[in-house]
Amino acid sequence: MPMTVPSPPAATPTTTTCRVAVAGASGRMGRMLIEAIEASADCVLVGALDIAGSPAIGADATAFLGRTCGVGITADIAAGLKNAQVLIDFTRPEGSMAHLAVCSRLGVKAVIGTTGFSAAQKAELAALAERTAIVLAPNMSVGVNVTLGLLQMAARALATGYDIEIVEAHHRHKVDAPSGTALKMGEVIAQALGRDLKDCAVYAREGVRAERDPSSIGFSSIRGGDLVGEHMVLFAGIGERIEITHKSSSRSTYAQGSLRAVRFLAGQGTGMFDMFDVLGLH
Ligand SMILES: NC(=O)C1=CN([C@@H]2O[C@H](COP(=O)(O)OP(=O)(O)OC[C@H]3O[C@@H](n4cnc5c(N)ncnc54)[C@H](OP(=O)(O)O)[C@@H]3O)[C@@H](O)[C@H]2O)C=CC1
Ligand SMILES: O=C(O)C1=N[C@H](C(=O)O)C[C@H](O)C1
Repeated sequence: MPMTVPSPPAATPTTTTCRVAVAGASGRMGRMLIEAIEASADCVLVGALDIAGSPAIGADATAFLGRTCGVGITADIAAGLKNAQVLIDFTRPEGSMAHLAVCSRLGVKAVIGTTGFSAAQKAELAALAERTAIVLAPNMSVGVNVTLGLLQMAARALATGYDIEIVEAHHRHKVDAPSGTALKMGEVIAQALGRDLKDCAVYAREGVRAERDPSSIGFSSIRGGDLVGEHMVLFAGIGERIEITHKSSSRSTYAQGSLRAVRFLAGQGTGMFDMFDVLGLH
């Protein structure tokens, strides 16, 4: 009987470690991201940035977890990025712009979750993406990005006879309104309908004495308590209405989505990408 030669043991898969820096390290998302990086098998925290004057400057980046990782929080952007391959930035538009200018100079890739960019700032980011690879998305959760796909389909199917309103609710500390996600939802819907959101968005109705323009897309923002983030898109017709809703109950979905974006960037040289690219949803 022929002997069966046992095949050699499969090579242990080598996990390449990605060296990550986090901007806004002491913020709500910054802390969530640091915790997710610490728990991941393939990412390591090598830098932590915060704004000059923040009480967090000088502290260990994992002090809030009761641990010490040896990475101090700094306001010196170049120092914070020195050992990093990718920066994850959830700060404010002016902060992200300053961080990205240094990233593009040093060849550090970036995942940007910050919302509230002006059109000029977005154009500037697109120019910086010619020198490094950037994932920019107002919402990193898988669920929201799948919801964007559902909205695209609903908008095409309900193109006439349905009034479209986007309602979002967030915690009391949020500074931008409407949320970046609500605006992205509006853009996706407007595009599916062959409209330009700039021409059909209605952000306020106080003092308006006229019936609803059927081609408009309305936005409403609620702020209160510790609401993580909720988005509801209403397609209101005669005799029926459709509501497509996404509710976040934890920021961990944003952090896990950001780490997927970090892994995606490992295979990119330069260019501007979004979560549809990361998740293969195009
Ligand atoms: N894309 C996504 O999936 C998500 C996006 N976001 C967006 O991320 C951003 C941050 O949200 P959140 O973590 O809740 O906010 P926080 O206010 O909790 O955190 C922001 C952090 O950035 C720092 N910061 C503020 N201004 C600057 C600046 N000019 N330069 C550098 N750092 C600065 C803050 O420091 P200090 O506290 O000292 O001011 C803080 O550490 C917002 O734009 C939010 O809309 C949030 C969740 C998910
Ligand atoms: O500020 C937040 O909290 C959030 N901001 C993002 C947005 O503006 O859409 C994403 C999420 O809704 C939470």
